[in-house]
Amino acid sequence: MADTPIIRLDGVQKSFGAVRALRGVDLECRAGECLGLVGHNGAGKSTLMNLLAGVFGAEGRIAIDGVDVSGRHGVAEAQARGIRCVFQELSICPNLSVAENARVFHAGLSGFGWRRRAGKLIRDKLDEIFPGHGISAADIVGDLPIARRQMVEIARAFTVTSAPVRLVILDEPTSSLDAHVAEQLLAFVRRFVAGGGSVVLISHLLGEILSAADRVVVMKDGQVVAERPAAEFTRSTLVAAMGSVAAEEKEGPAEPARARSDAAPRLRARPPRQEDGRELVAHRGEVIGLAGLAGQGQTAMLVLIYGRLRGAGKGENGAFVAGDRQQDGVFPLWSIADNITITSLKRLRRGLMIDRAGTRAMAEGWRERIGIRTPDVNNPILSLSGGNQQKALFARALGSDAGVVLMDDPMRGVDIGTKQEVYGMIRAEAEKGRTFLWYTTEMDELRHCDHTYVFRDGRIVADLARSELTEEKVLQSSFADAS
Ligand SMILES: Nc1ncnc2c1ncn2[C@@H]1O[C@H](COP(=O)(O)OP(=O)(O)OP(=O)(O)O)[C@@H](O)[C@H]1O
Repeated sequence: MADTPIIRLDGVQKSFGAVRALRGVDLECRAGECLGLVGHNGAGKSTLMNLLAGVFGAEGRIAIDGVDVSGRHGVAEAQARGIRCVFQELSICPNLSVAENARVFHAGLSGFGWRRRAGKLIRDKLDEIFPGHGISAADIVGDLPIARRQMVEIARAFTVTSAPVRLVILDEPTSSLDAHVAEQLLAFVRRFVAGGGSVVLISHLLGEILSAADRVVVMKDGQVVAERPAAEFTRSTLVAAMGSVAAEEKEGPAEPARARSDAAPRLRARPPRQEDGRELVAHRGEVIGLAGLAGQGQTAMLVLIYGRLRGAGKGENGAFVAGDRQQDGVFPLWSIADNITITSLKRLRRGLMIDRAGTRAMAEGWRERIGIRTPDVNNPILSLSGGNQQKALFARALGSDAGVVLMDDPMRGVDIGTKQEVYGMIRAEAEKGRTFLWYTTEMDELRHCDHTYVFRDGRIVADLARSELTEEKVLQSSFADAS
């Protein structure tokens, strides 16, 4: 039947120990629609997607194409039926090439010339979704910046060999893509859906949901709390449906522009490839933005400065909030509390021992302040949802006594309510004299910066005070060499 949903869930429940991640969810995905899924960090979105993709089972009923598969739905079953998933924590193998990763996905690509065929398969899909992507099939995935890894993973999910592609679940697919590439993806999603495909799109960027989705499902604390056609939501009704505690983002500059201090800068740094005299300058109490398309040398600049601060020994000290939490962020085998307190151990030392009660108290304090959703801070860090892991990384940096905080696209996967709170904390900490260097792929976040440096091709190509900042200026210098 044409109207039968591809997949339908009835009264689905899932618990992890004491945490009830899903408390009776009904959901269906139909052919030819993009279903938007939103909700706070820890609402249960990824758990629900893992269930659709057959990664783990749950109580309740699951039907695919109208056939009840409860209790026997698994990854192989989902794949055979054309259900694919692009997970938040990327799953491509870092030590294999782009083509080899495509082959891993399609076991049927074997025999003579498989590498060439796998390479063509993934290259054609990258060309289709992300024209001008600059990725070669022979590139080793681990050498690619995170944005390109994310593009490979997305393209791979849409490649077709003998197995069909009917429903693709995208869990925060644009989190490390810049606005230009994110737009390419959303345009492709619309084409895919118009051609009869189906997409579930999870995103904390509500503009994306409203522009790409046909229908929106809002989750809160493991339940679906609203479900309507996207056209019936506005940004503010969507925020309200999510039960977000924070007010909606204001338009225009978040703060009035301040004149730059005449005092000696706290730090100066020049990108290695910079040939003109330009350099990044940061004073005490400033929030400095690093902008431009993804992967234009911004992360390298932060790493360089961080290395220099660490190498300097005494005096200035830096804390780093990693955007690529899988690779540089969380200590996966440690508890939430240990992950938060690792950079504050000096303060938590009692003689030769670490004060366990102090460690716990510090972590508990941050759990309250930043809303990390866990029943116990001694639980493993990987028991947290993606956005809550990212909050723990913020707590680690803000809770340290570092004078300079370097942030590498740090809001990846953080929900809208928490973002507002963190913006406020950054401002308050800057007022106390801390300096923030903040690389962001979200144009809106630059409004929180006193000064923005736009990067292109490893160089600073524009330097904009808050009063001069406009989206056009950032875009213009991102694409054309304005130096
Ligand atoms: N493997 C696990 N072990 C223990 N708890 C888990 C596990 N996976 C998820 N949870 C818990 O289940 C709840 C739902 O998590 P889920 O990842 O589905 O949230 P989410 O809506 O995707 O959040 P985010 O927006 O941060 O990605 C959270 O409270 C989380 O801590």
